[in-house]
Amino acid sequence: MKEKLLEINNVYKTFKISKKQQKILNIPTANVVAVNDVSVVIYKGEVFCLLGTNGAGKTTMLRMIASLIKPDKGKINIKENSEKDVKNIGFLTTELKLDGFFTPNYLFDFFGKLYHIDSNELLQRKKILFEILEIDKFAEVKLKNLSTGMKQKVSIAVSLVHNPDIIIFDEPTNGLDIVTTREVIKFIKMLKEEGKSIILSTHIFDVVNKLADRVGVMVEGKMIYCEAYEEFTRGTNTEEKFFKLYYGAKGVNKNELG
Ligand SMILES: Nc1ncnc2c1ncn2[C@@H]1O[C@H](COP(=O)(O)OP(=O)(O)OP(=O)(O)O)[C@@H](O)[C@H]1O
Repeated sequence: MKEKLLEINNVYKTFKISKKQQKILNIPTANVVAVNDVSVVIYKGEVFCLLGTNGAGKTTMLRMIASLIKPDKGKINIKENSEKDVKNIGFLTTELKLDGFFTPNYLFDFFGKLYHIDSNELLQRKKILFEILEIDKFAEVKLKNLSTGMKQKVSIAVSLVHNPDIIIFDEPTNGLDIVTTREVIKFIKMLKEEGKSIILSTHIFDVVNKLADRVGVMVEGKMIYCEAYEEFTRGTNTEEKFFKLYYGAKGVNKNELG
């Protein structure tokens, strides 16, 4: 029997936008519905992949799970000791813009101190993460002089400074080359083997194929599908199944697509 980690019940999130933004986006209302009545259960120790196109609502969903923003309606229950909740979550987001002036070494220590991690433990943690992610050779190089892949790996290390059990990765392989993508995927697999629970968003089919235990598909704020990876790909493959679900939800006839 799988143990529940998170229970998300009928969650909604709407953003208000300015008249100017409304004009730019060419939408008739000042309210953007980012997440629309999503209910889902996420289990301990699994890699849950949120798959969807730009603007589907993935980041908003992840930010609500990480308690960074509140849903307008609905509930997100974490089945953990509530005092530990926030500290127990590691969140990697493209919005985490690490200052280019600082070195990986400095940033890791800075975030470690924010979490009140004991200095010996912090040193140990840094040694392990920097070694696995191969940051160690670049530990004293300013971020602005590092490659995109290395910056992403530093962001990953920083998001895991406090050794959280629940790890949320928003588009972890976005903009990375094939080698770094492979390394990051391998690293996420290792975290899973350590027993961590991982929730990640992506629009890259290969990431789903390599990592997903379960797949949730989001289209226009709705979670239109949520099943085990084996079920998702039964008799088909990730790409085909995604487009079938996507165009089905959009009400587009496949024959119209050419
Ligand atoms: N702070 C905000 N203010 C206004 N609108 C927002 C805000 N955050 C998100 N949105 C809108 O909500 C919708 C969902 O956005 P979200 O970033 O959650 O999607 P996403 O699936 O993560 O897409 P992407 O892959 O592009 O990041 C989009 O229409 C987006 O423009």
